Amino acid sequence: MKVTVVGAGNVGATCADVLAYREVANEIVLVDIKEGLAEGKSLDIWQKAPIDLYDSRTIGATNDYSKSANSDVVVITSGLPRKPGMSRDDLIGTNAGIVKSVTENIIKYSPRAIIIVVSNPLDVMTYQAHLTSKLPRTKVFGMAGILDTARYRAFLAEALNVSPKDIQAMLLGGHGDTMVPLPRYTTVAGIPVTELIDKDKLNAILERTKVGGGELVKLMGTSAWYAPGSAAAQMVEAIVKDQRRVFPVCIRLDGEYGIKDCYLGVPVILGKNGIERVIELDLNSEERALMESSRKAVREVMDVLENLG
Ligand SMILES: NC(=O)c1ccc[n+]([C@@H]2O[C@H](COP(=O)([O-])OP(=O)(O)OC[C@H]3O[C@@H](n4cnc5c(N)ncnc54)[C@H](O)[C@@H]3O)[C@@H](O)[C@H]2O)c1
Ligand SMILES: O=C(O)C[C@H](O)C(=O)O
Repeated sequence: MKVTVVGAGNVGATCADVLAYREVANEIVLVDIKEGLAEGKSLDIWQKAPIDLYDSRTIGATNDYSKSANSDVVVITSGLPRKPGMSRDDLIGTNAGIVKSVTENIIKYSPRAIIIVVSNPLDVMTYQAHLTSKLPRTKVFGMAGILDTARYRAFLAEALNVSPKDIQAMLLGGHGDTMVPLPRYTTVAGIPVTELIDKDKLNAILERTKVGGGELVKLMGTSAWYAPGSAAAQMVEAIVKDQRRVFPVCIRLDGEYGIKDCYLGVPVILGKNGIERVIELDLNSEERALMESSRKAVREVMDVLENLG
């Protein structure tokens, strides 16, 4: 199996490192526009192999997509991260052009690859990758839901003083402040979370989750990478190993949840063909209203992209 990660910055290099360490693919190619960066980081990851005991081969390339030829899965992390005071949507002007040119190169050399988009604004950059690649929605989709639910699960684990391994959760909607956490579908080893935590504490955790990315941007001056890189690698693993994992993933909705032509996070089954199935939950009226606000927010930015031409 061959996996390419475009963008050898914080998220891309972390993703490649996790893929190598977990031996998800035997060949992992890192591509970046910055001279020497991808070569250097892939060499560094390869030199860690004798210490951490893996044999996935990592290869770097400066803007040379021939090295990525015939990849099974490609992860796009290239693009600017936000700085304090910015929203993810503020990145659209620069990142749309980057994601477009990167997707053209990917498709040229790996026409059958499954593409996972990470660059922000996530939902709309996934749309951009679809517009450029013309791949069906089952083959081009975005990573955000695993990260957002991981934040929610981590906050809950801390509040309840239990292992994060035992927290299961689902979250819908766009990767922005209008994301839709679902306490109704949150359990601690099968126990409904609402039986273990009071309403006010749970609400505070939900609000913190919605702005979880911004919390890290404020702390670090740039956005997060360990959890995002691992989350993208987990999606690659589900595809490469045909695990049929159930994850929230950003996909174009074609009528599910009563929504059409909009990229939003929903639960899907991820396997060797990419998205094997979209799972439709029976939302209550409050959840449906939150989903509608999320749809509106993402649709506005999709319109901005369409007007960029
Ligand atoms: N979806 C999510 O949940 C999520 C999470 C974290 C970060 N992100 C997004 O991922 C992106 C990357 O974040 P980061 O922290 O790794 O940033 P970074 O600045 O560390 O890395 C980005 C890399 O992209 C490269 N690049 C720029 N233009 C390129 C091009 N045309 N071709 C190839 N490479 C190019 C840069 O040289 C840089 O090395 C940002 O847009 C960020 O907002 C998304
Ligand atoms: O917050 C950001 O800008 C990056 C990413 O979308 C995140 O949620 O960490």
